Amino acid sequence: MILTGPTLLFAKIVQGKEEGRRFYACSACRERKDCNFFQWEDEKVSEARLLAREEYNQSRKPTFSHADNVERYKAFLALPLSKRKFCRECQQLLLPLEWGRHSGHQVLNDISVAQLKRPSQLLSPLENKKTNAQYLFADRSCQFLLDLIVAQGFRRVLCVGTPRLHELIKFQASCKGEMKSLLLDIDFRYSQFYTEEEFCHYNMFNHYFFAGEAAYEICRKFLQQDKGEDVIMVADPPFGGLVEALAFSFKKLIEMWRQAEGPDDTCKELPILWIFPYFFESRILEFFSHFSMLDYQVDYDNHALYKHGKTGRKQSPVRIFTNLSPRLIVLPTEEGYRFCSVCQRYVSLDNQHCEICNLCTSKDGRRWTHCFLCKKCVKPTWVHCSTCDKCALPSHSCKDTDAGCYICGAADHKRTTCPKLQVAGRGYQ
Ligand SMILES: C[S@@+](CC[C@H](N)C(=O)[O-])C[C@H]1O[C@@H](n2cnc3c(N)ncnc32)[C@H](O)[C@@H]1O
Ligand SMILES: [Zn+2]
Ligand SMILES: [Zn+2]
Ligand SMILES: [Zn+2]
Ligand SMILES: [Zn+2]
Ligand SMILES: [Zn+2]
Repeated sequence: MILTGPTLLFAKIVQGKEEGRRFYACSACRERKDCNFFQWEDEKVSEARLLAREEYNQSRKPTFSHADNVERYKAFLALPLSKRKFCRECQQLLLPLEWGRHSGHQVLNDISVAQLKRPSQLLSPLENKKTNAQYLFADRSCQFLLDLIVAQGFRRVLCVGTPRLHELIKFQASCKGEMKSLLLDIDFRYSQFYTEEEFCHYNMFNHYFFAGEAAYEICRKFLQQDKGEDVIMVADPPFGGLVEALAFSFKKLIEMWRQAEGPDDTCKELPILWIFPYFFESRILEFFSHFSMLDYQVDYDNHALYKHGKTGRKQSPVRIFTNLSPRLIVLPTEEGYRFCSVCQRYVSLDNQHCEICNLCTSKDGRRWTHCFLCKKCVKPTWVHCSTCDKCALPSHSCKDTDAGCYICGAADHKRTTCPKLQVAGRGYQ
């Protein structure tokens, strides 16, 4: 057991086939410097190594427990403004007795109640690309999500890796006492701002609750309250995340919710908004075949590339996958969406309805064109190549495996971004 809960069993896939020895690695950390856990599947581990591993784990455990942090928060709130300090280096609220230990550190003073209510702005985003990739919603996208949730009549939101949505709900909707939110996230810093009823330290790659049974029960009760009615789950996982591992955890959360349902309701499913890049569509549909991808482009504050297209920058590739009926989800016309009466859903303005495919076919918001030879719509920059017998970028090298993906053969991505570069099996330690 390591700090992020049980490990996953990985295998290297080369050209669609499993190759070499399988190994256990951390489910949350994709880089060795973040977590040094590595073990071959068939390896015997010495006592000394087990001890060293235990020592390493202890050294990385947070100083305060969640319960400590709840008490500390109360004490912090009781302080006058002039004594409320936050250490930026340690990412920690400071009580007066601790100031000495942080002398020389960069410290923020006069932390207001408003700042405490927006921890995602106080904490610096963890930007380690592969592990945390804490890309925070731009206000416009966050408000869109909340408006959508309110319009659909939900009253409880399970926020999985969406701290900014969680805080917006608490900030806006809860003043009227009409909306509750529970945050599940691996970022333990949030335990400084929320009680155990509001935040569970959770790993969404292996459905692991760090605080054990008690936290599991909090989540179960939250999902099952009012017979599981009026609750929705919103997840925004790091994009380097393994789709299969995420689907496994989301299915566990669905099961947790389903236990509240009577026998007649077995076909009903926990409503979900899963936020993820459009090029993972086929991968997500492998696990949730009834999900639809919405055209809405989710924008982030701290991601230069994933910002709204209308400003001339690159358009965000991030979309919402959902089991709600797309027909009912109104996308804002002022941001460039329209309703397609044939498809019965809102689409990007440039996503033209193709008469031959009988669909609004664009995935990336640009206007796609129909290729009669491929019998489908393709990206506007692609042309049909008679050598390859398919559409591709004009600059592609014909029949050259380097041009496409070495793993699955697809032409639209390289090996490093292949959605199939994934877990081959799952094991627990
Ligand atoms: C792409 S960000 C999404 C943040 C969201 N856009 C927001 O503004 O609220 C990913 C989030 O998932 C969390 N996260 C990363 N790895 C995780 C894991 N293994 N289990 C649970 N949460 C994780 C990060 O701490 C971060 O809050
Ligand atoms: Zn400090
Ligand atoms: Zn259409
Ligand atoms: Zn078409
Ligand atoms: Zn073609
Ligand atoms: Zn070609």
